[in-house]
Amino acid sequence: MTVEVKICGITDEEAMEAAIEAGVDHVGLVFYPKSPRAVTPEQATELLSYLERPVSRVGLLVDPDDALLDAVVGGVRLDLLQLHGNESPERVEAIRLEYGVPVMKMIPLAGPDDLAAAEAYIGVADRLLFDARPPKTATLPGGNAVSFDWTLLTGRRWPLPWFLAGGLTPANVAEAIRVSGAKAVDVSSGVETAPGRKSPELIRAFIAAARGA
Ligand SMILES: O=C(O)c1ccccc1N[C@@H]1O[C@H](COP(=O)(O)O)[C@@H](O)[C@H]1O
Repeated sequence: MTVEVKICGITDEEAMEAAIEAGVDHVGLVFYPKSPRAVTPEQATELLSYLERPVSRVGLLVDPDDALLDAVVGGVRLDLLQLHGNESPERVEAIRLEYGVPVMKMIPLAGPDDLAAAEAYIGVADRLLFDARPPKTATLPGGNAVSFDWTLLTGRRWPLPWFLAGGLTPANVAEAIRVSGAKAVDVSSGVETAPGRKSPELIRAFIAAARGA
């Protein structure tokens, strides 16, 4: 089984090229100003110009208003919108219909009860992404290098594709895939040397580890 890999929060050409050469499937650009990985639509377009082969281009937004969506979707050619805030099922459906771009909804997981929340997005989102619930002290809703109990997902079947995210690293991604059954994984902090500074070496190691799982 080949596991899809997404490298999120790319901010420089070197990281983009390392990801492409290592065989990445999805590249993520963060359009959330509070993130150390934030890019503008213009910066994103420049980064995406370094793609030497077709890969899926994912734009990450957090509770975006229409003005931000207009700027991002109008300014950058994207294949998937990752909604990483508290967007309701109604809002997810409205964004999907209005902007005509497939949508992936993040579901924060801390315990079994959180899984029920995911069901409300079946039929309105194209994909789900399971991430750890952010710590109370966190300033970001994701990208916190925090993982959750992967057994929450063990044996669960979903009628739509889903990503596993949260605290993944080259060292733990194979085990995370084995336990959760994930067919797609997403990483940001785990391939960085500091918040927002991607490491080409860690990107290569992560992709190799996920592929070998
Ligand atoms: O990466 C960010 O800066 C970010 C900001 C706001 C929301 C989500 C963000 N990242 C996403 O969070 C998860 C987990 O990241 P990590 O690997 O634990 O750092 C992942 O889906 C990122 O795309």
